Amino acid sequence: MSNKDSRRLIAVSNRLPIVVKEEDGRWQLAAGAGGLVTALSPVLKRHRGMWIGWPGCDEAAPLEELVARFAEQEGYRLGTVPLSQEEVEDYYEGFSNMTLWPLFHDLLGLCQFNAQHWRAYVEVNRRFAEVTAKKIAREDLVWVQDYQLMLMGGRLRELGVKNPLAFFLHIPFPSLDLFRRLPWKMEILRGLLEFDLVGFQTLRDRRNFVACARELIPGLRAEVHRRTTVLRDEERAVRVGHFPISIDFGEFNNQARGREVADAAWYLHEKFANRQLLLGVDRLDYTKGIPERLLAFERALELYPELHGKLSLLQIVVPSRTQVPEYQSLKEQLDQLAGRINGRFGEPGWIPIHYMFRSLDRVQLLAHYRAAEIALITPLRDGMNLVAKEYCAASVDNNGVLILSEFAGAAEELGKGALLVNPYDLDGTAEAIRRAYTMEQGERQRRMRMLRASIQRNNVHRWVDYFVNSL
Ligand SMILES: Nc1ncnc2c1ncn2[C@@H]1O[C@H](COP(=O)(O)OP(=O)(O)O[C@H]2O[C@H](CO)[C@@H](O)[C@H](O)[C@H]2O)[C@@H](O)[C@H]1O
Ligand SMILES: O=P(O)(O)OC[C@H](O)CO
Repeated sequence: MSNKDSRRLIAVSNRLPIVVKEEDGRWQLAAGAGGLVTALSPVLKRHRGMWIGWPGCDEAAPLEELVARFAEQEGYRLGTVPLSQEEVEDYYEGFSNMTLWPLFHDLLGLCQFNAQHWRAYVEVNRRFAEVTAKKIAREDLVWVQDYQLMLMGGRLRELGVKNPLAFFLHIPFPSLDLFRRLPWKMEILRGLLEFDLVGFQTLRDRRNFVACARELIPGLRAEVHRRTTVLRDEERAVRVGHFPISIDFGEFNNQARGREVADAAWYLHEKFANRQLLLGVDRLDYTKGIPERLLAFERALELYPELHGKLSLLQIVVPSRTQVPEYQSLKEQLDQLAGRINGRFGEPGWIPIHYMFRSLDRVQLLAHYRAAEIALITPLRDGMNLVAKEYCAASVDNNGVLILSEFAGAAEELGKGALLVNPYDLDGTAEAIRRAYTMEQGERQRRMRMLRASIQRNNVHRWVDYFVNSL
């Protein structure tokens, strides 16, 4: 978005980019972490924008006062959409995370199709639209984020909003074969087609969406251009594109080179002296393929005894969606798997799998990235996967090897430098682990330089500019 462009940007997402907490009897509100906040905050500041979403905090918090303080501190405003406990259960945990999330990640067997959840989804999308419609001015650009809010475009149009409306999906868009199982597919499709620009992570997602729209909506014509496909009927034209999200490469790279991270990485090296470190970092989510990863590591230990005592897997898992039953049982499954594999292969002085169930601060996260000789990132399906990009940005000595699932969106861009694997293929993944372990320095450096150059070029600021300019 150019500086000359004076239009305001209004970002809308399910969760606001904030953390509200009570410390020593005082309520505090801080800007949240994460790629989207880093990417959008400068644009929102520059253009006096606003971020609208669910504050996700205790009802006792003095929200109005905190929000006013946030605007003074951060230079852009927040609009809040409070949700009741029932709405959190039905719209967020229910339809968003028990229907759309598994379906869009190709895991039909985990989907619940529940009409009450759907009604809550419709209702909450309507409320987000009402709040947004009240807060925007005629020239503002409205940019809605992700699968929780796919109906917002339609609801905004019903309210008479004429502003340019854009939508970006952070997760994959499924194939026609899967999408057609959704009882409310037509409502979702029509909702998405009310935006002026619909963005996906990869070309594959864009093609899936275009195929669904053309098959399920009679009379829709598609014109394929270099950057976007235009879907058109008698009344409307909607631009559909793919815009792979990225990270702030400069920030990760600079921080990873800093003293604090270097010291913490050295300390980790000492702890794992004389062995290589294989690293996994994920939210606790069944789409991330963590059990399959542990099994592939076990297979590597079975097939290649020369790895015993020479390689440890450090798996860091950050708790997520703890109220959804599938997430609770996944935690138990991981505890058991790690225990079983360690019991089977462990020796005095060597623990094959180290497993941490917590969030790391930025310095510790970067230190782990920097210290690990290999990253093992094997989602069963992932919109993009920012961990893969963060690992490369923090691999400042060009020493790391990235093993990446072919089903992560990131594989489209990073496929040449990474070792691509099918996470369901345990033997294949085990072979990639052995190959990474034995990879000579020259090849490591060549591959990592290529990866870093690509992420540096296609950083998150370029992502925002490219998307907003396409609107
Ligand atoms: N233990 C830990 N401690 C601290 N931080 C940790 C952590 N584990 C993970 N993180 C952080 O959490 C973020 C996870 O981002 P991902 O892209 O990997 O997945 P996520 O599914 O959350 O995002 C969704 O949005 C993004 C952005 O569009 C898409 O890449 C993705 O496919 C989609 O599912 C990373 O920035 C990572 O650093
Ligand atoms: O905790 P959630 O459900 O808001 O998930 C956030 C993740 O980044 C997935 O988009």
